[in-house]
Amino acid sequence: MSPPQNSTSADEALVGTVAAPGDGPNEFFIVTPDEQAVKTGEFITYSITVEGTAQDVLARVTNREQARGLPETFMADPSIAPETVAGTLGVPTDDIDLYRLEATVIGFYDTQMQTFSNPRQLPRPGTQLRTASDALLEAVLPNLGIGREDALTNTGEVDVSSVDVTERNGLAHMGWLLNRETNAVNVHVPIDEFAATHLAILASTGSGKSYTAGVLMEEMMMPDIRASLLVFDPHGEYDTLSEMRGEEVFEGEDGYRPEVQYFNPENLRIRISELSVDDVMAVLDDPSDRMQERLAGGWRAMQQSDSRTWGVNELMDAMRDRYDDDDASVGALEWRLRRSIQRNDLFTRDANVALNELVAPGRCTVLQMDTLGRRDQQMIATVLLRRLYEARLAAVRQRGDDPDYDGEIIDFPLFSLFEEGHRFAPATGDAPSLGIMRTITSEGRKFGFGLGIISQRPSKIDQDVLSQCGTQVTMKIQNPTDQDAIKNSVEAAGEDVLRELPGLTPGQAVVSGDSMNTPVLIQVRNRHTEHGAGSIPSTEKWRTAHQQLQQQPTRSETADMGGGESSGEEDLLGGK
Ligand SMILES: Nc1ncnc2c1ncn2[C@@H]1O[C@H](COP(=O)(O)OP(=O)(O)OP(=O)(O)O)[C@@H](O)[C@H]1O
Repeated sequence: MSPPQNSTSADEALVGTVAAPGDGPNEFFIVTPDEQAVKTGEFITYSITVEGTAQDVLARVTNREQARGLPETFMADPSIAPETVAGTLGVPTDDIDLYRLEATVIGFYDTQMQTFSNPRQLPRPGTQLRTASDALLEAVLPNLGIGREDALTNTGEVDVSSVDVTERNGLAHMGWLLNRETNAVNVHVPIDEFAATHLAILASTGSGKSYTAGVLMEEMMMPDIRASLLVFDPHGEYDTLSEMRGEEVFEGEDGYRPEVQYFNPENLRIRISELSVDDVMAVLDDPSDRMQERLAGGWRAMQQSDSRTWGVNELMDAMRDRYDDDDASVGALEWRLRRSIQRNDLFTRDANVALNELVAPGRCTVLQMDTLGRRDQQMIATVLLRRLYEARLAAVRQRGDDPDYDGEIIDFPLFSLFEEGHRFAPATGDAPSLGIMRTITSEGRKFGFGLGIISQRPSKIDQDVLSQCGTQVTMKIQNPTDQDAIKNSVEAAGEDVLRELPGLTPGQAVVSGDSMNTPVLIQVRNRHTEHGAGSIPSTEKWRTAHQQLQQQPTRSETADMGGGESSGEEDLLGGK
């Protein structure tokens, strides 16, 4: 028999013994006298032999209940301790408490498959169980792709727990395993994984979504990563990210410092020729079928023209050329187009943000859209995502080599984060941005374009978009409809994980999906930069605002309507 793949280390305390098989095919019961050591969610191990090799199988404790304790009658009088009652009656209390735990088999870490393999064999009753070592958990819980070569020790043993994960590239340190001491089992998630197959951060309001997104963005802007990030921020929650430039942890040996830039509605403009006819339909007031047909004809004509700098006037001319001068639908369209496009500062004939101004490696661009209406926010997202996607497509398909190609090209992968994700990809379908978000979440992996969707209402996000988010960070969620949405769209969310969600406190999260080998409950680490979206302390603000009011002259004093030295009040009352 070969030596065990994952040798037992000193911190693997013995916790109990297998009592019997459980209800499901992967479940078993354990009896343990020690109620302190093993909590629900704890990872425990036992040894089995698979094809001649001893393997440490990991299991998760899913339930804990008392199997034996002092009789309830001993607790009938709250003023007398149950132990005193037991002592009086001569009942021994040592080791009286016995707990029955239920555990689910996760599997042993297979260095060939680089993930867990289920042995499909429950431990025999009487098998001893230990808590899994911190080092083993750090190496195998996230999907770090640790192979046999990585795990070979000096003595020729394969020991996954010997791998120092902090020396591996491309990882984001999100926090630590909640069941263990602070920093005992750090959880590092592979950035390549969630940047390729998308990310969802879901939680009720105030549970720590934007804080966690901030942690991930910090990790992505570290000197060994230097990502290109674009944040769609409808609430202006990320204005503190610029502090990254002053923090030592973000400085590279070559002088690198993350670049953080903010765009606001004054410098965010959409060139009209970048819109598709569907985008325009989405902002027009309820256009009739005939109007839509007229507009599509005019739009096609403009797109076939050489010019890319045209506005509503040129579009109207094109429609009048094609249809009668006195066509009623064209007339009605003119009014709508002038109101929704021409008079909206967002749309221009020529100004356009150059994509290379917007995105670059080592640059985090935050689009602060808090003063814009929902439709305008969606329009910006639609047009920018479409341009960025086409530019990535052009790079991957090597269109730059084609002398006839005069479009934009972006040579590096992109990651774009959406606060209020349900606003840009709503389940109702009512957003021009939904189409491009569906395209990117289903195809973006091939073109190096990842999306991160943050939302407090998972049930309001388009299910196609949500189910394509391969990595999920789920925090406290109490609303049953939102819990159902997670159950339906998050493949990795097992029952035991879903059960945890209502009880989580801010900063606690379940991380699951492609970036993990099994879902884990973590405490998200502290931010290096300030958090920019804390709640406003109302009582303090009321107090100071009231104080300021008291110090101001009274309303009657300031409301002098011009009657010499008299107060307005006196004037109104017809006084002096
Ligand atoms: N990991 C953490 N460590 C310390 N504090 C945290 C952590 N996560 C969240 N918090 C605190 O919890 C509060 C709420 O966090 P956050 O603003 O991220 O919530 P949210 O879910 O984004 O809320 P909203 O939906 O209102 O935007 C913040 O004041 C933040 O300081």
